Order: sequence, then structure tokens, then C-alpha cells
Amino acid sequence: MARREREDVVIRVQGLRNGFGEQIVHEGLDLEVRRGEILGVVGGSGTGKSVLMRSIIGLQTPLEGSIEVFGENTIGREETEATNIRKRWGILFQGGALFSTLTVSENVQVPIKEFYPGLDQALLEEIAAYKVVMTGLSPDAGPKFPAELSGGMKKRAGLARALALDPELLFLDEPTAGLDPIGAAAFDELTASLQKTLGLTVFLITHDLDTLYAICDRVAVLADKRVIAVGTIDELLALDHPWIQEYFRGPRGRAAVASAERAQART
Ligand SMILES: Nc1ncnc2c1ncn2[C@@H]1O[C@H](COP(=O)(O)OP(=O)(O)OP(=O)(O)O)[C@@H](O)[C@H]1O
Repeated sequence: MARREREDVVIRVQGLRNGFGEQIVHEGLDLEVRRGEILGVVGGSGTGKSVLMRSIIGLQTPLEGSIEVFGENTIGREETEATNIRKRWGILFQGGALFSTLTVSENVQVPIKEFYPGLDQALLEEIAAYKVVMTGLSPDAGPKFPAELSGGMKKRAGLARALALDPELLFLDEPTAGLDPIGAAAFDELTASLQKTLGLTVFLITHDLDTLYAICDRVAVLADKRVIAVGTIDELLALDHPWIQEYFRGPRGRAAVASAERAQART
């Protein structure tokens, strides 16, 4: 394969098999995520979207297969070896996963302290304050505890922490779940604008059709234990798979198309 092509693939998953006891979640799953794209990952509940993400970031050891991130294998790596790859990505887990006993600013400082111990406290606070503002939160949010924040603010704080180390690759697990439509649209806009400004590659698990239409360059569909299709929404719509047709052409899919068309007409 040409070197250039290799470099343009940030995540390469091949022949992935995952399971828990008797239950096989993935079998022969292949996926490539290209540099600079927002890839939406969809699939019915329990199809293994989160397990796929956990496999890629090394939290779940697959039964078979290979996973490369930035051209490096991420399976079975020693902690110290994996550190160099881990600091090049940021993760927003489902629900934000903030430490409830730490303030927003302290939450953002956690990964910085982990990877760069010994940084001066004033500098840590300055970096955290910058990340907080970057995600659209007011500077006053820094000293607040997660319990004092709205759902949307918690997501933004989680995003600020995911961006703490200036990552090239961002993993978002259902970032708009639980947000009202206006909050969800605002979060989508934030994701798209950060992706552009920072040149990020984004792996985005979602059930939110509006998010897919609004900001994803391509969408990967998980079904039957593997990625059955990946492409633009138009490319997926041309396929004859019942789940894809039902998902994109069902009532919610049609509403998302109408809303995307309205947004386009406004620009
Ligand atoms: N640690 C675990 N132990 C046992 N089974 C697990 C574990 N983690 C996930 N599973 C199972 O693997 C399957 C896939 O789970 P996963 O959370 O990846 O689904 P998902 O596609 O992200 O679903 P949802 O859209 O509902 O979040 C499920 O059947 C789940 O019960």
C-alpha cells in the first residue's frame, strides 16, 4: 500500500473479533477512519459500538484481529509504550464521566498531570481555563463542581478534558444523548468548529440522526457483528440493507433530512 495512503488512515481495524463468554459481539469487523474526517458510528442498541471504541483505545482486549492507531498497534501494548499514542487522542465518554469530587478546572487538569507530571500549578490552571473557554463555557465554570452544571455544560466540560492534551484524534461516545434539540445542535456546531480549527479526526458514536446529517463526513453502520457499510449518507441510502433503509428513511430519518435542508437553506 502506498505510504501516503497509510498516513491518511488514522485508525485501521482488521478482522476484529470480540466476545463475552458465549456472546460474540464482533466477528470479522473491518473499519478505517481517515485523517481529518468526522466519522459517525451507528447501529442498533447492543451492536457493539462502545465495545469497538473500547477496543480501539485499548480498554478491551479483542479475541482476534488487529488495530492500528497512527500506524501503531494498540492491542496488548505495555502501558508505557502505549502512553505516546494515548496522549495523541482525547475521549468524551458517555455522560461526560467527570470526577464528581473535582471542579471542572481540576477535571481538565487530570490528563495533563498524568502525562506531564511536575508542571507548575499556575500553568496547569491557565491551560485548563483556556480549554474551558474553548468549549464555549464561561470562565466561571472552571471552579464549579459537576453537580452544579447543566447536562449540556457537563458535556462541554468533558470535551474540555478530552481536549486537554491538544489531541489529533477525538472519540465521542453519544455526545448529544440527553440534550434538548437546541443544546444538541449547539454541541454539534461546537464539534464541527473545533474539528475544523484544530484539524481533528473524530470518531463519533451516535444515535442522533441530526448529528449525522449536520456534521459527519461519513457514517459507518454496525450490524450483524461487523461494519456492514461505510460511506456518505447518500451512499448508504443507495444500499438495500433493511436496517439502513429503516434507519434513514423511517419517520425520524425523514425529519432529520427536512431539518438539514432547512439549515442549508438558511446558509
Ligand atoms: N464488560 C462487558 N461484559 C459483558 N458483556 C458486555 C460488556 N460490555 C459490553 N457487553 C455486551 O456487548 C454488547 C455490545 O455492547 P455495547 O455497549 O458496545 O453496545 P452499543 O452498540 O454501544 O449499545 P448502545 O447503543 O445501547 O449504547 C452488549 O450485548 C453488551 O451487553
